[in-house]
Order: sequence, then structure tokens, then C-alpha cells
Amino acid sequence: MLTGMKKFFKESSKDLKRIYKLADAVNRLEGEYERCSDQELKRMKDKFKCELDAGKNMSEIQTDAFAVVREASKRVLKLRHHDVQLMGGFILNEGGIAQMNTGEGKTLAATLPSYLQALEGNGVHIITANQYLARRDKELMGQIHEFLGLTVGLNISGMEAAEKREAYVADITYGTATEFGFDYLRDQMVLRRAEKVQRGHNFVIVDEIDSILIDEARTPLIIAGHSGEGTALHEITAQFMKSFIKDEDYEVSVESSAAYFTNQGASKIERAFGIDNLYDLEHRELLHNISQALKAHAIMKRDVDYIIIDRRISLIDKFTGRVMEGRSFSDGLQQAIEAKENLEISAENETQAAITLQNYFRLYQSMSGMTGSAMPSKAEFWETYQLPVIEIPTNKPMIRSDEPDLIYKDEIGKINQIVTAVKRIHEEGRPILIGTTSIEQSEKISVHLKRVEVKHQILHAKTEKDEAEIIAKAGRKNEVMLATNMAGRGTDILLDEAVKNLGGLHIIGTERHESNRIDMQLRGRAGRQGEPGSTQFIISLEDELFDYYDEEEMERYLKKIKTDETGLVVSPAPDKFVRKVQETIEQQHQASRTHLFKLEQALNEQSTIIYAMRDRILDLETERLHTALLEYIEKYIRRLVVKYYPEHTDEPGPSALIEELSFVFPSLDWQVSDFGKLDVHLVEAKAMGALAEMKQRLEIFQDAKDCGNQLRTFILHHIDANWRNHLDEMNGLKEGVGLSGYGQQDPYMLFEKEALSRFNMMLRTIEEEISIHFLEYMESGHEESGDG
Ligand SMILES: Nc1ncnc2c1ncn2[C@@H]1O[C@H](COP(=O)(O)OP(=O)(O)OP(=O)(O)O)[C@@H](O)[C@H]1O
Repeated sequence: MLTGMKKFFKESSKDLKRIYKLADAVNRLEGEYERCSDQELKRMKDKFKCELDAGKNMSEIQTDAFAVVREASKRVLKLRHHDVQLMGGFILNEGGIAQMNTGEGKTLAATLPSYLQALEGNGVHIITANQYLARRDKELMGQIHEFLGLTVGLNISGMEAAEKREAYVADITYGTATEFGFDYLRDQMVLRRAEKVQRGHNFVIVDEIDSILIDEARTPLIIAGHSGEGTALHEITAQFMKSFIKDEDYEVSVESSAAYFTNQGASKIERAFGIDNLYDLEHRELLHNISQALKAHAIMKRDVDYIIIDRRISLIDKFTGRVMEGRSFSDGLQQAIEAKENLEISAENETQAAITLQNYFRLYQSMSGMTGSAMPSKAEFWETYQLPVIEIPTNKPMIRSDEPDLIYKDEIGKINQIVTAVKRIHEEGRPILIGTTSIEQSEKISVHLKRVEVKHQILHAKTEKDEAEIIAKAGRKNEVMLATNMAGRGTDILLDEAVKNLGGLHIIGTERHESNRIDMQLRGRAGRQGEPGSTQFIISLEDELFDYYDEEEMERYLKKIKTDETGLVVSPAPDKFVRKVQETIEQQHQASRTHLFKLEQALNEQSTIIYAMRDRILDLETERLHTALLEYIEKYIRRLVVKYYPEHTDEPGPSALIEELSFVFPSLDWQVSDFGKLDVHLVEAKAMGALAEMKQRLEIFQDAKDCGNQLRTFILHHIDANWRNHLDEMNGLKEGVGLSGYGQQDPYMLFEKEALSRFNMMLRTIEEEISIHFLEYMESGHEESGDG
């Protein structure tokens, strides 16, 4: 039904009419539910559930359910859902993306479909942009659901497994995408079913969905284990890089965030390490290590890409300005940065499980989302995820004034203008939010504001613990807040009444972001709920954004520009130029997302197979586990027989077969002379006879205490170890696939083919290892465990 509905959604305007009518129907029910007592409202849950059990479908009860939630909200939070919020709620309920302007109250809109969907009892997940919002929304919106008799859970990082399980059992669970994704990955590594924390993937509402499916699309979640590589080399190469000079020893391509050694640089390394050719295969490890050291030295910036807290590196998400919980740089880069910063070097990691956020959300029966900035990516949402975007009108007309950008030739002109603008608006008493793209930049502007004695608060990843307090003050008279993108998506700055009369919050953007959507989010902190406000970007052509743009085109433009005496670019059409740069960069990003998405698909399917295989082992009872084990061994034996007695040859390979079989059945005394004369069926029969003996031994083994679980661990251990190896191999394979094709062939098809063949090989290796090690394991007193 959902697919049909989504097709229907494509015809957006027709849809809007239909949704209007539904909202109207809810309005007509208002009087009826107003007359209900609190208890009666609460009991509606049971009534709806009965109706669903009796065969009604959700669309038959949706208007009543929405009316009930609205009534509860009026009583509990004193907030009455606007009609546009009801409309957003219907879109979400049907698995679409509701484009609702910033500040329209998406959080409250989500309470409607989450109640309705939770009635089925399979759990609803609400994904917020960060943990601060998850907690805020759970505590606030949760009151409505609890009032209506539902349970509400909060899932945040650092919780014990038992607490997480409790959060997931709730009817509605709030949390961030990464936390849900990591829980899923951890669930794929448990050795007992009861250790899992999630209970399935039913219905999810993703707030700020463009942030998750677009901005974060290129960052996978990775659970890494230690592989225990040495650290000394990192220290040596980091030290060595300090003497390297840009454009002499290495070159930087900002566009692709990469740095390369020049010939001179490579020779320097070769001399220092006493080798002939750095690029020889035998120096692969050194080359890899020193390339990462170069990246750490030349590309990765402290207080931009990462911060150091308690002598440890934490990654900063440039789209949200927040620390990326639980993530570290992969492939030795983390260690290279630690060495550069003279920190203790952590053990190098090997991928144990990985998933991209998009693929995680594709696990759900139904996904829906909301955001104030979906429209620019409407086509991508449809093409990649088959998610329709429906634009919901605002409740009140938007009166915010978005002033044209001021574009300066250089940074000095820009900062002067920012300071002038802040002083002028500050004198009027209006609160100001200055949005920056990094901690480094915030600190720079802070110095200038201090010089002119403008008091200000600073919000960024290092001051995160004070976030709620800083935000609470930010809408008051005379307040100036300097913030990274942390004050972006979801941040709700409440204005004092006096401030509304002065003209509301003024926002200054100090850099255009790589994506216009992020600019929209920053502007969206002002003019919420029809309130007054204004915004303006004050930028310079020296901003980082322009580093990503084609160098020659940039130079050509710079030659043509005319500026006034303050350095403000007046022609030719600076705003048009900036828009073009931003669009070009967005297109590049989209191409690379599509590339990654295609590569991920093969691996995603394989993960599904492996995880299903694990789940089967987790769920089997001891006796069935034996059968499963014998099946593995039987398959392996049959494959061996076919291998050495291929169908159409007369020349069997008995001695090699016996050798391989003797790994599985070491006590068997088979002579080559017995085999040479036998035909293939007899060989197979004999091997199966040995298997039957093994079955008997298993039965004895079965009597031993807890043997079922030990056996489970044994099998899972072999599955997991091979899967980890495979993931590692696939990472290498992915790197080798360029955006362009090889000759006439489609690179993705080649990749898929290779990925499939390696996967099948891995499945065979799992059977082989289990077959070969099983007897050994039984004889060693079955003590082998899953950690290794
Ligand atoms: N029906 C309503 N009546 C009155 N106030 C409301 C209503 N709905 C939401 N609000 C208020 O509007 C403000 C904005 O709400 P919220 O932060 O949920 O917006 P949002 O759409 O999520 O914004 P963003 O896109 O920035 O995340 C909040 O202060 C909220 O309390």
C-alpha cells in the first residue's frame, strides 16, 4: 500500500488538498474529544487497539487518533497542534517527508503519527539531530504520550545494555541516528540472543532527515576492534612530517581533501628510510603510514576537524558542529593525528561491523522524515530512497527579512563589517546570533568582539555541556551569541516579549556552507512561528568554500571584480557567483554520494545474509544446533568430493582428498589404495559414515553442561572472524573503484561481481573452518571462546 501511496505523493498539489481535508476532519472532532475526561482520553488507546485487532486499518482511525493527541497536548503542554502540524503528521504517517519550515514545530507534529503507529505495539523510533534534542523532546513530548498511556524511552550513548533494552521496549523511543545505528551493529556481534538490545525496525520518524540521508551519507558507522599494530612508526613519521614544506615536498588538493608527495618529498623519505623506491610493493606499509602522517599534518586541522578533550581526539561533524560520539578516523589516520599532537597512540583498529546510516534506516518497515530544508534535494530523495517530499505551508506568514549577502574581497574587510554590524544592531538591543563554521573561526571573531567590548557567549563542541543554558539566554535583550553549526538544526531560541518589539533575533552568517540547506538551517533560527527577525551572510572570497572550487575559474573571477573602499565586491554579480560555486560543490557531493551508495549496496546485501545466518544460530536450540553444525560439515565434505572427483574426469585425486578429509576426521585410517578403485558415490558414502560417527560423539558431547551455548559460540566465532576479514578486503576493493569506468565496462558491475565471488568464497571458508576445527574443539574440552 505504501508504494502506491508514495506514487500518489508525487502529485504533490493533489496531495496537499487531500491532506487539508484530513486536517479538517480532525478539526471537526475537536469538540467531541474536548468533552472527554482525562481518563476517557487515556482509554482511547485500548479502544483503538481493539479496532485494529478487529481488522480496521490505520487510515480508518487516523483522524480520531490525531484528535486525541491534539486534545492531550492542549491539556498537558498547553499547545494546540496547528492545522499545518496535523498535515505534517499525516504525511509522516504515510511514510513521506514533510517539508515544514524551520520553527514551525515539527517536534509537536511528530507526536501525532508516533501515537498512531505505536498502537500496533511494534515500537516507533523518533530520531533527533542530536542527544540534547532527544532528551528535550523525550521529556517534553513524552508527557503527551505518557498521558495517553503509552511508554516512552530515551536511548543515548553510554547507557548500559539493560537500560537500552528498556528504552527499546517502550512504545516510542527517542534518540540519535548514530546511537540507533551503533546499537544495531553491536546487536550483530552478540553471542546470545538475550544480549541484543533492539527489538526490530518498525516505524521511524527521522527529524532533520536531509542531515541524515544527505549530509551524513558519506560517513559510515564503524565498530572497530583492535588489531594491535605497532605505534613507533606513527611517531617517527609524524616527527618527520614536521620538516615537510607545502608546495615543495607535498601538494594539497583541497577539493578532494588529499595531499600528495612531490618527487622531492618522496626522495626525502627514501633517503631517510634508506630505501630505493617508496612506491615499491614491499614498502606498502611505510607508504600507507607516511601518507596518513602527511594527511594529519597537511589537511586535518585542530579545532576544525577535531578537538582534543582529556588528551584524546574527538571528531567534529562539520555539518552540526558537534562531537561525533563513538567515531574515530579510520585506516591509521586517528593514530597519525595522535602522533602529530603528541598524544598516547591508540591501538589500530580493524573493522568488525559497519553500516551507513542510509542502509540502517532502510531496515525499517516504514521510514518517514521531516525537515525545513528538504526541497533543494527533493529529486535525490525520490531517486535514491523513493521518499516523496511534500511542502507544508507555514502556519503564519513568514515575516523574517533575509538581507542580501555582503561579499568582501578578503577576510579583513569581512571581519570589519561583521564587527560593525554587530555593534550597530547590539546598540538597538536586539539579540544577535553569529554563525561560524568552526571553533577556530569562532575564536578569531571572539577576539575582535572583545576588542570593541561587545560581551558575547560562545557555543561550540567544547562548551557543549552549557548548551541548554546558553540557548536559554540567547533570545534575551542585548545578548550576542557566537556559535558553530551547533546552533543550527533544531535549536529553538525563545524570544523575550521586548525583543519581539525590537525586531526579533538577527543572524549573521560568517561563511556560506557547502550546502545551501545548512545556510537555510542557520537562517531558520530567526523568524520562527511567524515572529520577526532578520538574517544576513557577511562573507569573503577568501573563505574555505572557494578552495573547493575550480582554481582557474576562481582566478578568472577575481581578475574581473570591482570593490568599494571597504573591500566590498560590487561587481560582477557577486551573489550569482557565490550561488554558482555552492551549486557546483553540491553537485560534486551528490556525485560522490551516488558513487558510495552504489558501492554500499553489494555490501549491504551481504551483511543482511550474514546477520540472518548469525540470527539463525542465535535462535537454534541445542539439538538443532547440532544439526546445523553437521550440515556445515556435510556440505564441506560433499564439496571436497566433487573437487577431487570432478564429474567428467577419469582421474580422481584420492591422496589429496584423503589428506583433506583427514583434517576433518583425523582418526580415520584410510589408505590411498582403498580409494583409487572406488567410485565417487562410495567415497561419499564412506565420508558420510564418518560423519554419522561424529554425530554420535556429538550426542555424548550434548550431555556436557552448557554445551549448546559453547557450540553456538564456536560457530559464531568462525562466522565473525571471516566476516571481519571480508569487510577488510572489501574496504580495499572499494578504494580501487574510481568514478570513471575501466574501458568499456561498468565499474560498479565489475565491483559487484568481484564482491559476490569473494563473499561466496568466504561462506565456503566458514564451512571449511568449522569442519576442520570442530573435532579439535571437542577434544580440547570445548573451551574455545568467541574472543579471538
Ligand atoms: N502548536 C503550537 N502552538 C504554539 N507554539 C508552538 C506550537 N508548535 C510548536 N510551537 C513552538 O514553536 C517553537 C518551534 O518548535 P520546534 O523547535 O519544534 O520547531 P522545528 O520545526 O523543529 O524547528 P527546526 O526546523 O529549527 O528544528 C517551539 O518553541 C515550540 O514550543
